[in-house]
Amino acid sequence: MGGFAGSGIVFANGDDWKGRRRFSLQAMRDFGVGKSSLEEKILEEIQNVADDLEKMKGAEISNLKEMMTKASCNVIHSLIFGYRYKHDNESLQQLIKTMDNIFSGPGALSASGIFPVLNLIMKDNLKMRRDGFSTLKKYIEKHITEHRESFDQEHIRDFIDMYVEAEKEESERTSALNPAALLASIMDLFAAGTDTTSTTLDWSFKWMIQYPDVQKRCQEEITKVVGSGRMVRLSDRRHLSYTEATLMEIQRLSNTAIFTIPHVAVCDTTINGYKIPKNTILIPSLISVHFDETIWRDPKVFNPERFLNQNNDIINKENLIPFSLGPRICPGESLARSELFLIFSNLLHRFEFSKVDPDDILSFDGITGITTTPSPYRLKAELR
Ligand code: HEM
Repeated sequence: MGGFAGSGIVFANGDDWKGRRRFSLQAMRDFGVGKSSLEEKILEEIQNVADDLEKMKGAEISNLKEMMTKASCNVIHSLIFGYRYKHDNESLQQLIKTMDNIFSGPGALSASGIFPVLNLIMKDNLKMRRDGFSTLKKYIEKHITEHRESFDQEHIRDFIDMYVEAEKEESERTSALNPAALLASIMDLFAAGTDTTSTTLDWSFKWMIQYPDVQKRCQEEITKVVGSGRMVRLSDRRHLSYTEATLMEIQRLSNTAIFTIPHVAVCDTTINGYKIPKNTILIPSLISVHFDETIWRDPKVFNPERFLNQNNDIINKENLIPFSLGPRICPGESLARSELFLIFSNLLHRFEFSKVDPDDILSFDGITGITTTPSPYRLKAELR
């Protein structure tokens, strides 16, 4: 999710939105989304997370989310800014703290976002989020200035260079691509691409320690398909149906994004018999689809097999919509799904995750800010 600087992608409409969204999707493709170069970047991050986990030597871990955010932040950081950070780098820690300040607390999608008057009684969260935005803005501005100074048309390094180049081309010089939109689009992509992915991963391992049998079945499948001598690759995905179904079930039940970003009706219409006048703000509820008893049998039960048929083929895909639907569907879906699959399967391949104390009781009620995160929990990771 994003929608932060006003004139980027998330809160833009019409031609401006179209232009920036098209540009961003193209730029993400050019810089590796769907290509092996991106896979290599993600695998490098996994290696670093695995090193962090290994250093814990089976001791209690209570900051798994932070480890995951380092990985997801670095992937999007290298697409946009052209480089990654070592996991113990001070600037990376600061960046993650900033993102956390933006995303924790009641968000743009919760009651106070829709009824801003509630912000008056939630001043601390609002201040934290504003400070977070202003820090992130300064960070991005610094990089844009440096990119403009060292820009070389013959050597396009990343998203920012691509945008600067597009701005220069007469034919592209529209209100869609301009300096303010560059800043806002980067804010959107960066913010939307980091926390959503790491929160989903945080949920994933919570579900795995709650359901060790499911974890074991994923591990057996991965070992059978991949062996023990190499990492899991995207090309293995179609042979890892049970692992894929497990990730789908995790997304169905976790609902990292409970709602979509607010949409506006572009004309008078009718939905399920309700008249919706033009310009009405609509906020579709994704969680209501994922818990709909007319679609899912026992919707509250964790059961990856609901996504598999007898031949072990994936089914029921169309009813799972964690990235929303339609023209404003999440443009980061492909990137996010690659990250989720590679990080989840490779970490399960290498480690056994479990509760610190078998008597630990875990709650699966989420805490809703802009995204919905799992309540704090602890786990341990031991080499398999
Ligand atoms: C598990 C990870 C993710 C989830 C669950 C997720 C979910 C969503 C959802 C539900 C929306 C709202 C769609 C709507 O309003 O109908 C959205 C929008 C958006 N997402 Fe994601 N997202 C994820 C990862 C990413 C990544 C990795 C990126 C960037 C590379 C990204 C960039 C965006 C942007 C820019 C929008 C606004 C699109 C627009 O308004 O046209 N997201 N996302």
